[in-house]
Amino acid sequence: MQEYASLLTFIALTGILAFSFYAVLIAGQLSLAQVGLASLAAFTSSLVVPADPLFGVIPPLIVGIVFGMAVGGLAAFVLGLPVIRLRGVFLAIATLAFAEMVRIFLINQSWTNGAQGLSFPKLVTPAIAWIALAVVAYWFWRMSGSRMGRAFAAIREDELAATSMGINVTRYRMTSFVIAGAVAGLYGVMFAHFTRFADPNEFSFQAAVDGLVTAVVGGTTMFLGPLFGSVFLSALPELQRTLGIDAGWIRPTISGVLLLLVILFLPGGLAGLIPRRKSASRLVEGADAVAALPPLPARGTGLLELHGLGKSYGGVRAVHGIDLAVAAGEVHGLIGPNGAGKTTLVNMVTGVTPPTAGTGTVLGVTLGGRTRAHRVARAGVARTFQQIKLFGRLSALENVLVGAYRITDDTLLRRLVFLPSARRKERGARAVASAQLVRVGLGEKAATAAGDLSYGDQRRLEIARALAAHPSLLVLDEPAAGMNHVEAERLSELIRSLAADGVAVLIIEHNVRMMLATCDRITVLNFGEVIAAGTPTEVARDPKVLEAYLGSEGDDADPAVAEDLAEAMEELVEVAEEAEAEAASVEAANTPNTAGAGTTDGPAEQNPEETR
Ligand SMILES: Nc1ncnc2c1ncn2[C@@H]1O[C@H](COP(=O)(O)OP(=O)(O)OP(=O)(O)O)[C@@H](O)[C@H]1O
Repeated sequence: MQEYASLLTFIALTGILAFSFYAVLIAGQLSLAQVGLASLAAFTSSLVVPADPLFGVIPPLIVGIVFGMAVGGLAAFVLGLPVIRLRGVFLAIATLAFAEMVRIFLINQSWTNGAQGLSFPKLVTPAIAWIALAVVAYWFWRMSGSRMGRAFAAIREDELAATSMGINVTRYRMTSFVIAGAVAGLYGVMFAHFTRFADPNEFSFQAAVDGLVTAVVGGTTMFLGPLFGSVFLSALPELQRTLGIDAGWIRPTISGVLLLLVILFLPGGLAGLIPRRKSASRLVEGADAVAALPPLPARGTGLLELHGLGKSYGGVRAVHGIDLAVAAGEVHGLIGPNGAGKTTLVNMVTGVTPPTAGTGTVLGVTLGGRTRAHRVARAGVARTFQQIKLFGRLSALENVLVGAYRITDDTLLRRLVFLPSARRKERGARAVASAQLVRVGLGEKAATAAGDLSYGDQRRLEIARALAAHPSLLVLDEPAAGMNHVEAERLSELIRSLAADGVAVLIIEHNVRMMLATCDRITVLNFGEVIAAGTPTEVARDPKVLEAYLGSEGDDADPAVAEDLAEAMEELVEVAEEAEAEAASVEAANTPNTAGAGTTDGPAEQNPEETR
């Protein structure tokens, strides 16, 4: 019986250690510092844990746990300051070095008794260990459905897309580091007070690998993962004993093979075998939540202004001397041959790439300097990407919910105590996301994983995700790529309806016909510079545009190609004239109703946090 009590406690303790790894893995980080943090917490707690209850009421173990978690969290924060920007294997190596440093430091201290180890009072029972594990699992369960949990998942799936939704990636990565440190501290204190004896060598590289394997085998995309991993791997030696196979190499071998199998065939770990609840991705009706969104800037308000903006990469001048202005309710097109600098320009506008020349402001945020993409996004700019950047393992609705990050509040604390307002807020966010998913025609596919959607659907999903941010300026980078004629036409209608709602749209697209029919104004780039700008008709008539697309001065060009292109351009002028005439007649019909639906005459929307 005693043996089983011990096994049960070890399962719980290993589960807690695995949760500490899980806490960083859910944000896409690989940290091996956890055992170092755990031993730091365990040994320092020996200095403060009293023999009797503190003030006569607080049990010594609680004092140790609170202290150990604080030490773990604080040490993780200090470690995070220099390493938080490292990625992948570099972060793993830096954190492993930290764990080794801690081990060597503790071995050389007299108060830890060095390698001989230190005795601890036995304060942890199996029940206490399982209660601690349940509390930790509860935290991660409630976190997974909150805005914070979604932000972690988004960072894990695609950092650039996450930051473009307004998520401060560095801050969240640090938060996950600190949470992981606190959980590691909890593990360290409980481990020492269960085994009654610990020496710094027990918190070695091998222990770090064990914890990591447990977390990864269990699964890193669902909160039950670490528990599964722990039950499975801790029970292995017991199974061995029951079967009478007593060889030390079996457990490491099996866990190694399992790790390999999980990485190759089961990216979600053992927990990934549990079917996901469809209800988590069910559409929610909620016209009131959509109606309660803040008003967009009044039509015609200047949202984007660029003066002489430029970007050089070493000797390569990707973009040079761009002057551009976009107002609320306007669809502004950017066209030009491959390599003209269009994507570089929108990357500067969205804060992804800092300019190297000129000035620019977007929704009150100055481009360059310390401005990052998440600040621009929070001011009201949402975007899609030339190379689709969805959160592949999340459902379509979950993707769009991340898009709604900017307009939703964090619900974690409320969710922890099951406050009804948490449900209400989550429902509101879901309603906004559902409305956008339906708007782009993907209502039926809400529960499908983004990675399983067709190419055209993925493009539409990216647009829905951007729209969920309720943006004042929507930046679309080649949204019609891979779409057929009918789909492109529908997209064009969607863009026009957004503009009618008062959204400004900056769009890059190679489908010139669609651009002429959709845009109010078009800027043409070639070799990083503006070569033409104006209404679709003006641009279509400009010979410089034809030359740019021809790729050479007319004389040198193949006459057949030149003739084809000239013909195409003539056709395009017709398309542009038709589109302009249509727009003029719609405007005339709407004249008494000057402001478009959904617009207001209020001041331009700005996020006070971002304009400080
Ligand atoms: N990170 C980089 N380092 C060096 N050069 C770059 C970088 N990014 C872009 N460039 C260069 O800047 C120029 C403009 O590229 P950009 O991708 O902005 O063009 P584009 O108009 O979007 O092209 P496409 O239509 O093919 O997407 C190209 O010559 C490209 O090689």
